Amino acid sequence: MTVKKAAVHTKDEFNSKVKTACQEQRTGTVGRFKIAKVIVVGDLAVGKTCLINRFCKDAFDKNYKATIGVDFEMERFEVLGVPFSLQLWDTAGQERFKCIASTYYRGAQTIVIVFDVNDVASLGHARQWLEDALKENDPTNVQLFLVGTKKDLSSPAQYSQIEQDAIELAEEIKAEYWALSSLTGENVREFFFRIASLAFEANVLAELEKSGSRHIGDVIKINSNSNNVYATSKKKQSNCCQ
Ligand SMILES: Nc1nc2c(ncn2[C@@H]2O[C@H](COP(=O)(O)OP(=O)(O)OP(=O)(O)O)[C@@H](O)[C@H]2O)c(=O)[nH]1
Ligand SMILES: [Mg+2]
Repeated sequence: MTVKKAAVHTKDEFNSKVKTACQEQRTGTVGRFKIAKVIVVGDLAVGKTCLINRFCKDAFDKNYKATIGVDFEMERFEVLGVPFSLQLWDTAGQERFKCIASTYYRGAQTIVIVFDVNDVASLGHARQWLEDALKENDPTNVQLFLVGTKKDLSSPAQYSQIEQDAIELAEEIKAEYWALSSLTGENVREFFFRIASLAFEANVLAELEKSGSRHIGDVIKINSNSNNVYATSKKKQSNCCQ
């Protein structure tokens, strides 16, 4: 399958540490106030807004209305029983709005680079979009997706030609490749579920790492036998309380 072939994060399953942490409700801040920021970039009219609208509103508009600057949508999920939200930033592809849009790139956990599978030039520009988005983000900390839209408009023969190039690029930039259609809805839900799952997993793993040997959710007990703050600070002042 295309998706699998191009997937760099070839994972069918959640990381077992993540699964256990969710079962034991040890996901720390994830599930309480964790929101992952997703930015969607790419040439004008490739279908970024339609993609977000298909998923968030189950709507499709045939008429092109350029995004001016940015728009955003929040979408709430539940992953492995834990609430998790995505903040989806839809940016403008038009050159004249690019500089407003790029001010919103910072702090992205996921970068989605969109191209039109019927427009080779838009795939050619993907690298530039990525470069611009990475200027504002830590490249080691983001998940990348390369997404071909408007699959409904291409014949299988046309599609397989551009697919080769898209897969090659995806492998090179370490992105996961998806092809979909906002008109028919093909692969749209699956794609956003995938973003949510990978972002969630990365967040939980980061929480687990941050907590080190201590388990997230563990309570630190202070009791009368402990060498507690009160005793220690007193000790510093005088030797009378040992
Ligand atoms: N057939 C077909 N048309 C699509 C699809 N997705 C988008 N379109 C059409 O492509 C045009 C541009 O779509 P938008 O989603 O507005 O493009 P955009 O990338 O947001 O453009 P900017 O906001 O200017 O950057 C519109 O006329 C859409 O109806 C699709 O999957 N299939
Ligand atoms: Mg738009």
